[in-house]
Amino acid sequence: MSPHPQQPAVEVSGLVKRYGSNVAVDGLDLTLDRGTVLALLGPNGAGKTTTVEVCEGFRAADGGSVRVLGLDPRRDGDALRARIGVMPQGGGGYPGVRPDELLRLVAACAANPLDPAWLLDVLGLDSARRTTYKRLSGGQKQRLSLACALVGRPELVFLDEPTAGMDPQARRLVWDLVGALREDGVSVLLTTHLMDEAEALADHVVIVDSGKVVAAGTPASLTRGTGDEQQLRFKAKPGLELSLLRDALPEGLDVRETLRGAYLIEGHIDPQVVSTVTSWCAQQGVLAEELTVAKRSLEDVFLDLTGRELRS
Ligand SMILES: Nc1ncnc2c1ncn2[C@@H]1O[C@H](COP(=O)(O)OP(=O)(O)OP(=O)(O)O)[C@@H](O)[C@H]1O
Repeated sequence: MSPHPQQPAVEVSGLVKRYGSNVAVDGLDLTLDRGTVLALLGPNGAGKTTTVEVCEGFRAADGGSVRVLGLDPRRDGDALRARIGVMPQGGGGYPGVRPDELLRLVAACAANPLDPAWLLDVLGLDSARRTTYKRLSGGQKQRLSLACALVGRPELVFLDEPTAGMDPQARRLVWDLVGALREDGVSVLLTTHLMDEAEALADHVVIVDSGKVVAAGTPASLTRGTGDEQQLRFKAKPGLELSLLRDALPEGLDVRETLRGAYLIEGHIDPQVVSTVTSWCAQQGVLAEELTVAKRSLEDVFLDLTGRELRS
């Protein structure tokens, strides 16, 4: 039990981190409340891993303040390491080690570890427990890395792209595990490029770009956006002439073909709009397939905020 349960699990204020002249993190603020899950989203190179590594105590900040479980991750690193779990990006095992050896080694450093054999079984690694690290699949390496992060019963876990390279079954397993950690009161800070992962797991989302926070809030508050804005999507043959549809619809709706044969109408979508669209399609002799009406997704919000161009 923490002596200061009211303190956030992680509190970052005005964090600055430079690599030479490159400002990787540029005055970033975030707060992870105890027993909650925070997802850090951002394009490649936005500064997510750097932020997480500063919180873990692996990198020194150039400015700002960072408190993790009420401690300074650089000064109080030894005390902190016993209480946190870290799943770094890209695994981290050495080539000849076997999963059961590595996990038992990590467990031996913890005061009250979970049973390594049980954890390997839960993570579907039982049959691979004697396989050398270099022969594990990418998804198995990821699961082993997660096991190492969890075996010490941490109060707080940092998961850097935890499901990268995993198949859908393994991804579901990790999602269930993160849900179970949260139920147990564990705090989780994760980075991800998967918007559905953030929507499914996170209580709070922080979107960063060029080292700065560009939006933060619950997934629902971020997607609620501009009031009653919704999206009507349908699929039909590519290249429909949309000008007549625009004329038939009320003003203020954005109508476009986003990808070949994928149509999007954004704005205030009411039953009359749906009726107009389906009637127009019927007049054109086309079937509107997969017609859906939904609010904007977190991915739409993300792309609006961070742009659609590729990052280097
Ligand atoms: N060790 C390092 N030395 C020099 N520059 C670095 C180092 N690590 C990261 N950077 C640079 O800092 C910036 C932020 O990188 P960081 O890895 O934190 O971003 P990220 O958001 O985690 O990206 P990704 O989604 O690709 O993992 C990038 O411009 C990157 O090239």
